[in-house]
Amino acid sequence: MKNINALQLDNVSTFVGKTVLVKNATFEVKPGEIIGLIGPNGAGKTTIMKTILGLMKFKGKVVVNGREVYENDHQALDKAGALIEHPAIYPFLTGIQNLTLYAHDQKDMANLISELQMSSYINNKAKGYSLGMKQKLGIAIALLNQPQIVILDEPMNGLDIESTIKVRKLIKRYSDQGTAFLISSHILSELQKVMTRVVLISGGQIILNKEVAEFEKISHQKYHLTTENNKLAKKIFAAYQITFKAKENYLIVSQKDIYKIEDLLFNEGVHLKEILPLEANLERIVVDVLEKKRG
Ligand SMILES: Nc1ncnc2c1ncn2[C@@H]1O[C@H](COP(=O)(O)OP(=O)(O)OP(=O)(O)O)[C@@H](O)[C@H]1O
Repeated sequence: MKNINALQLDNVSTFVGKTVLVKNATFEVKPGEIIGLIGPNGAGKTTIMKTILGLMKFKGKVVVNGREVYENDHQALDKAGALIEHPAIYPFLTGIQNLTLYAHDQKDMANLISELQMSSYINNKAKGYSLGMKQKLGIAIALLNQPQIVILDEPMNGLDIESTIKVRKLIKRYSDQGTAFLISSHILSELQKVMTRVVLISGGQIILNKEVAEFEKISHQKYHLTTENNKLAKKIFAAYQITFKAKENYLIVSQKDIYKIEDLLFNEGVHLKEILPLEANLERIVVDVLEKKRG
């Protein structure tokens, strides 16, 4: 079983009537991989997830754990867990009753309640839950029964920092045991700490699919630089034809020039106060990738 992909999409296109929402999506998820499906609002993230779960009309092939998914045959999804849009929670049942509807194993369920710190409200009716509480219950349902693949649509929505960290840890632990994850977000930095691969989607098309280490090379192209004498630094950069953008109290430079800059400033006696990669900005990366594609 180890060599079988947890998920495989071959040339998948999704339709509503004649409108194409996802075009020719092809990618795979191996056991233990955590894929960040990243893209702006309306890019098609939820649509891809619904397609994988056999909830949309599609062309092409979706294979989960070696078995094909069809719009009207979901058997391949036996060992799949999912949280899509609004968690499927019955408001007039308590949290624990909701979990019990799906749980095969009491111990597994108790562990999830404890790890997600839901004990204090798990016996209350779900209709009184906050957004974050519902979200955690939805995540717990998706993680029940040791799934081989878990699909989470914007799982961090409504979670406070402590819960976000807990969920990240849980995802990491499950993936260490071989569970594969496909997790969507429109905030790149939210998944940066946990994902192993990035799939960028824009306008219904997959525009990039890279290991995180490779992706970070693209996303950290620019650096934020502060020196003790920015005025002099600017003069030095101009003299040595180093491209930079001057802001009020700092300069922006390219990653490729970093070593040269450090040497030059050292030789000229200008002390560096700070040098930081600019935060990866999803919009900028998407624009960069699209521009490179167009040549
Ligand atoms: N049932 C539908 N009928 C027609 N268009 C739809 C339908 N569902 C989604 N769309 C359209 O498909 C596109 C992709 O929507 P989708 O919900 O997959 O995006 P998303 O990447 O999940 O966005 P968000 O980050 O806002 O959740 C959008 O333009 C949306 O308006």
